[in-house]
Amino acid sequence: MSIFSEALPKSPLFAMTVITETQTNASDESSFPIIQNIPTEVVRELDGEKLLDRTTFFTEFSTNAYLEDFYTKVDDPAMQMVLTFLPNIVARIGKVEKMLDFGAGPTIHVAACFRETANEIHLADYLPQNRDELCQWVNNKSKFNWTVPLRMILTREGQSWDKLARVEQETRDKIINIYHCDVFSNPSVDCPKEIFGQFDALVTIFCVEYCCNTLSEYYSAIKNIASAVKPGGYMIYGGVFEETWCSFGGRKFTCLYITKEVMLDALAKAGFHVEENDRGCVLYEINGMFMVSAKKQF
Ligand SMILES: C[S@@+](CC[C@H](N)C(=O)[O-])C[C@H]1O[C@@H](n2cnc3c(N)ncnc32)[C@H](O)[C@@H]1O
Repeated sequence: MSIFSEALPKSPLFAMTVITETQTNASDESSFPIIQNIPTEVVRELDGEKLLDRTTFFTEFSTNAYLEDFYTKVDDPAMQMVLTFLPNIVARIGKVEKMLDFGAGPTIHVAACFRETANEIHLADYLPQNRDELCQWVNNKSKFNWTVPLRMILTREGQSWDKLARVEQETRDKIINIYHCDVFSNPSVDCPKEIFGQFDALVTIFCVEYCCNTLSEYYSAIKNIASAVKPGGYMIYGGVFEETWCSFGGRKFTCLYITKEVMLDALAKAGFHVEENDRGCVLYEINGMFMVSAKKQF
């Protein structure tokens, strides 16, 4: 089971060696950068099999299958990358007032990473079945067992696994609310007006490329997400470069093909830069997977 297609190399975690820190530059507003011979729209078929796209999310996105496939054993390299790098990025950013996990799905590992550094944790997802699962978890009624991912986080933090139960409770205590969000709307999050645009840190992982059908939609989605962040705040964005599909629960979904240049350009056009001398800014890239932390200009 993988968020990747078979085309990408699947290296084990210990093979992670490439770490890059980059300065972005905004390019010409009127065009996308360096797009030749790459798909600018989602690929809709794979070996004659129709890929599922966003129009089928409501019925085809199985919350339980997603959690089972990716967060039970956490053997997918993409999820391993997130759990490896996110605690580090959170430590680099330091204390924040409000953080938002945009497109959280049914997951709480991002929230758990921020439990000690954020005063307020806000969660948002597009699908009602995912928001229901988040509510269940907050109310201590979820059946899903988060032990493996949470142990990975504790390990990255250099803390004992004995703290597991405390991690869950501390995370719950910080969660303020769970909202509907949509990358195609502005405001993109149905939170109270006074807090939209006021998030100090926004995390969005494996979300945008799975919702967008074209690069034009991608650029506008990044802007819509970005507008939730306050000036001087951070956007922490994880995804996969140069990928055209992903699978889980026995189903294959479309994934918009993006390059590093496109991703950094979209961030720059939304006012975000990976600033060289800012400790909270970083770009990790490994085997086509990336996590970037970029700062919104004042
Ligand atoms: C692959 S899951 C990622 C979940 C989680 N962030 C993770 O890393 O496991 C993609 C998420 O995008 C959400 N999504 C789908 N369409 C969306 C839209 N138009 N706007 C925002 N999120 C959307 C889905 O509900 C789903 O939870």
